[in-house]
Amino acid sequence: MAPGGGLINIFPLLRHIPIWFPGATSRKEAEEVRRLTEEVVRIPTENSYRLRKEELDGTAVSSLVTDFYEKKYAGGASETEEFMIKGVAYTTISASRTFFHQMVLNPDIQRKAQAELDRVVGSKRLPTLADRKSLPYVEAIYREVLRFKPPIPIGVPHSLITDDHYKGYYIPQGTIVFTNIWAMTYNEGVYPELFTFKPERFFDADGKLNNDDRVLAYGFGRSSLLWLQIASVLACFTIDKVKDKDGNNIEIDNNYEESSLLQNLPYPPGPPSRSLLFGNVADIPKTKQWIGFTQWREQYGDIIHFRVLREHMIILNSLEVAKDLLEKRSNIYSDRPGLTMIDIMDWEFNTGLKHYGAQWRTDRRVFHDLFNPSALLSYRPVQTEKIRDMLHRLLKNPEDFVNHYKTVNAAIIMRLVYGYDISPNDDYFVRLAESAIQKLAGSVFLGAATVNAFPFLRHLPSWFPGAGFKRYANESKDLTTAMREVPFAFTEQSVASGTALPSIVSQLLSTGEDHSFIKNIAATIYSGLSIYTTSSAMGTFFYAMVMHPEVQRKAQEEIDNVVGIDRLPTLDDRDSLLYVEALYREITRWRPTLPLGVVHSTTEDDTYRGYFIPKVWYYQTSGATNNELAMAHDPEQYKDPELFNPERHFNEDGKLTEEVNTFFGFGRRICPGRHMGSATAWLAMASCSIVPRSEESIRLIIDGTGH
Ligand code: HEM
Repeated sequence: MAPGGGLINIFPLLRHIPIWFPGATSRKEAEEVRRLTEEVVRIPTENSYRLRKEELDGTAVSSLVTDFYEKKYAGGASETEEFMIKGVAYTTISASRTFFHQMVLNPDIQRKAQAELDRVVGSKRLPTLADRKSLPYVEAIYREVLRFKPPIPIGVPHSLITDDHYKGYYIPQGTIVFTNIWAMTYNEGVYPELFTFKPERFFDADGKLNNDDRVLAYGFGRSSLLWLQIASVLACFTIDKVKDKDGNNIEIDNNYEESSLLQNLPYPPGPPSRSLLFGNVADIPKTKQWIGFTQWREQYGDIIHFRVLREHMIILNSLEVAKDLLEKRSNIYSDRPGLTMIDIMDWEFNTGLKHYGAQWRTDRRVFHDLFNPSALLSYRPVQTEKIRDMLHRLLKNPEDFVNHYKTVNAAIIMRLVYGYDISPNDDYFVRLAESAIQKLAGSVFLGAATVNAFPFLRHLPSWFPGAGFKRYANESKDLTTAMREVPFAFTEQSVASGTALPSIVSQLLSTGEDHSFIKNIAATIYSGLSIYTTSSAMGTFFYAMVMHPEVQRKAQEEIDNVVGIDRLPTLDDRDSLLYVEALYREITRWRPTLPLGVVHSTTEDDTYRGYFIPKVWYYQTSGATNNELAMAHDPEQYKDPELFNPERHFNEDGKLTEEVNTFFGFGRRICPGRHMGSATAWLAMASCSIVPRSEESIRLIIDGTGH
């Protein structure tokens, strides 16, 4: 469906252009798809054929596929047979799903069919195709399954081999003809009560099966395979609702009932899928995706869908959509895609990557206890001390300012979490976390994406050709283990020797918490978003202040007026420093730290504004990522969004506007460290004075502790 792909369909001559010819992209693409499609079919089937032939381990059993391949290799199978063997598999699976679902919902119909089977076939043998004519009610169920949800609703296209006329219209040779099977099955004149599953509709008034053979078209032929499957299952089993652990029926999920119909709704708008296997991989901007996705808003709107390999991605490009889905429907939008690569790299301990479930809830409760606004009061002395250390180092060695603002957050976190004071340069623990995080961030190469899409590949041995992802994961595992274990061991030993500084780990140890749980929580804070997000906001602050000295001067004037010149601001001053607050908000709006937020994943099918949003389905994940940049730079919300302008956060009467914060995410996954992150970033910003190198002046404040 690439632009070039359309041309080739219209001008088939183009297929003879060599692949290297300029502009022959769709040929290349088609060649690639052809090769891959062929392999997807060839490798498993050949393998099963080989096993059968050579009887290597006796695991292959005779099947339609092996029989077909035996015939093909003997040179006796036609193209039509090949097409059918692949088509039958899909259509039969789709129709079987409808059958099972309808049997659960309609126990009376099921009982009636079983009574017929008992009467005609008896209980001593299974039904066979020879019984088909004697089992009219089972036949009617089979027809109704195909009517109710035709496996191929738009039929298989036909092509006209000569010119034709029909009802006074001219239809030229070569016309492609689609049969809208859905319109036929959902024709109220022919089938009253369209949406009711009703096998009785196929009987005459005198109780005989009618001659309605429309179902031949609906069912892709008279499928004996599907009929036999229906009859055999009904003869052996009663299909019922699943029971919970107390033996009560779990009511059937209405979403499933809907989903079979919902799936006919379109996905939200987005770039057309370029390739059957790769989806839109080629369309995704290679760098700074958030900028590309924000530009796509003009073309596709504020909710965009595309596909990466087998994964559906939805980009939420406006505050309204993010709130509608991630907050108002947070019960189904709060999962994370469980990527296999994360699992085999041992990163699944991290709260931010965990599935939405009991374990994640327990973690969040602990985060709430540790980082709610009143708990934070006890962390203020450490925050203040470490920020003042940073100021001191900035004064002594301003050239190295990047290192200073980066390490201040690590210094705060390591002291609060483990009671450990890092060394200002190249600290071992900080380096350890950085290396582990780099490995995590680097796990986006093709091999890793492939194992995420096809998780069974995780079982390949690491020496296997192409299993580079496995070797990468093993290296990463060592770092992840060290990151969880080494700092924890430091605190454990300090507690044992009586030298421990108060910390989150020592506090949890004293309450008898499970050690593995403590390591997980501590490493989540130490390795995660806490350090790097705050540092990144600080980097934006330094940059903005050098670029906008007038803003800096205004903030300093406010500090001088409110705090005075003989002490540094503290967090207690925050409510009185309105301009500094507006400056902080503008930093977070202007260059959001995580411009694409963190991906959420759906646990149910959903519809929104007439579009279909699929639930996580086998290896397919529906990721909804909130494009913070698009929200923070929405021209309807912020005039001249690219402009750095703290004044925009004031009302006309000089009061701060109501805060619109997209910086910390949404819904049940919202950042649990937001109060802490905001306090550290604000205090660091309020304490610094950044002067362009061309200006000689420097402001020096010495506080009571000599800093
Ligand atoms: C300025 C600093 C920070 C920023 C900008 C930030 C931003 C974010 C964002 C955007 C998310 C994803 C929310 C979502 O999925 O919708 C998040 C999640 C998270 N953050 Fe923060 N964060 C900051 C500081 C912190 C701190 C200081 C901590 C720890 C004390 C922390 C711990 C976490 C955790 C554990 C999660 C995962 C939550 C979950 O999946 O349930 N963050 N953060």
